[in-house]
Amino acid sequence: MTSPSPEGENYSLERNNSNEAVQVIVRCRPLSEKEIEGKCTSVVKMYPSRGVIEVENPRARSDNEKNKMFTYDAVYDENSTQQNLYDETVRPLVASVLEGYNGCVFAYGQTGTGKTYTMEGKIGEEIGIVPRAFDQIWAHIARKTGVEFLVSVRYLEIYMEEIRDLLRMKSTKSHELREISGQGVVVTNLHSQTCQSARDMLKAMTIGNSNRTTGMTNMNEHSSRSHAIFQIVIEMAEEHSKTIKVGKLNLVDLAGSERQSKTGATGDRLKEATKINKALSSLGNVIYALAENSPHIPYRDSKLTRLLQDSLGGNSKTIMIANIGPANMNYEETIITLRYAYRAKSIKNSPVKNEDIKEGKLLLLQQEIERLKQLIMAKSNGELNINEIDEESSESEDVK
Ligand SMILES: Nc1ncnc2c1ncn2[C@@H]1O[C@H](COP(=O)(O)OP(=O)(O)OP(=O)(O)O)[C@@H](O)[C@H]1O
Repeated sequence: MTSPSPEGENYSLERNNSNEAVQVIVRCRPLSEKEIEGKCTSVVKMYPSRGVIEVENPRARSDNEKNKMFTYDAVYDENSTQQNLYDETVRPLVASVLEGYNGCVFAYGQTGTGKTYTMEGKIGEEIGIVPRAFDQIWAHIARKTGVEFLVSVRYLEIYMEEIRDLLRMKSTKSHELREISGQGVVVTNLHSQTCQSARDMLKAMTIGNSNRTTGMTNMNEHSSRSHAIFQIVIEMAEEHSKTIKVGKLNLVDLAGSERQSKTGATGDRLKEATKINKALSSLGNVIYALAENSPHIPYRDSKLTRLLQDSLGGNSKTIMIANIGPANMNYEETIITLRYAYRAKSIKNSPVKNEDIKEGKLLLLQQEIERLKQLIMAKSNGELNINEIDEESSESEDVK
């Protein structure tokens, strides 16, 4: 590849380590076998030490049109490992969640560029961000003494603008979005699974994934046709303390943006693609409005943007991972993704530690244990019938 032309589109930003800016990283996957067989060439060159990407325009008519350069918080090339990406970018965010912050990692990109690979990965050394976060959380819990933890997970997908509970597919309950003061936008009737280990979380992830809507397109054999959000809630109470800290982590694998002409979508696939693209363009509009400091941010235009409201411009530390492919045939899509991601870079969030939330589930459980202890003591002193304990004690797993 030639060196960048000075007239090329040179986007550049200082590496911004402020807690408040959305951190944007770009990852490029290797050429796929299909692309190699189809004699595609790579038009992407990355300079990880500088966070720079250079993209060569395969249809450039003059030197001026030849290369475009972009700078991000970090870039990961085809040789990057899941471990490096996690340790350098996501590990610090999960550490903040364990201190009581909200965190969000979301993967964006054209279909077939590696969003699911990055978030979920493959069993073994190639496990992705989500299972690595499980390990980090439980390693922290094992080390920490004098603190009680209550960890629960929820897993949902937005398919054709409908919310589905991936952990309770048979449930007939409807899932609405409600804005609750101090909690942001929450989904009603979503099953919340309490977990005791990384293994429990992995089990929930696996069950949810098997329920996720996927399909085959020209671009990807196992294309995710929905936006999936895996939510981890960690409640932490120091011994003898009435206060509680709550960290929430949203791990989001978006459905891929796609062009009908390339994916060959017809029928149901086309209907899905239309909805997917609509939600992604709402996300783009929100990012654009935030980047422009617009007085109106159109969060209400889609369920996806309402659910990501806190993550974009709100109370959260957020990492956006823009996935791209290196092939010349995807040049236009790659540039669209890079511009989208570049805009997200100027979004400012205002994360605050979620402390002193006295209604935390963990605190309620502690109070419940205390109450039951007293009832049992009363019973052993002959003051109470044991049936009264059952009547008074109730705990629902559904989050209202
Ligand atoms: N960094 C990478 N290294 C090796 N293989 C990769 C990498 N990224 C993606 N792949 C492979 O590329 C293919 C497509 O990846 P993946 O399914 O994750 O794409 P996607 O962006 O989630 O697609 P969609 O939007 O259609 O769901 C998979 O076979 C995956 O294993």
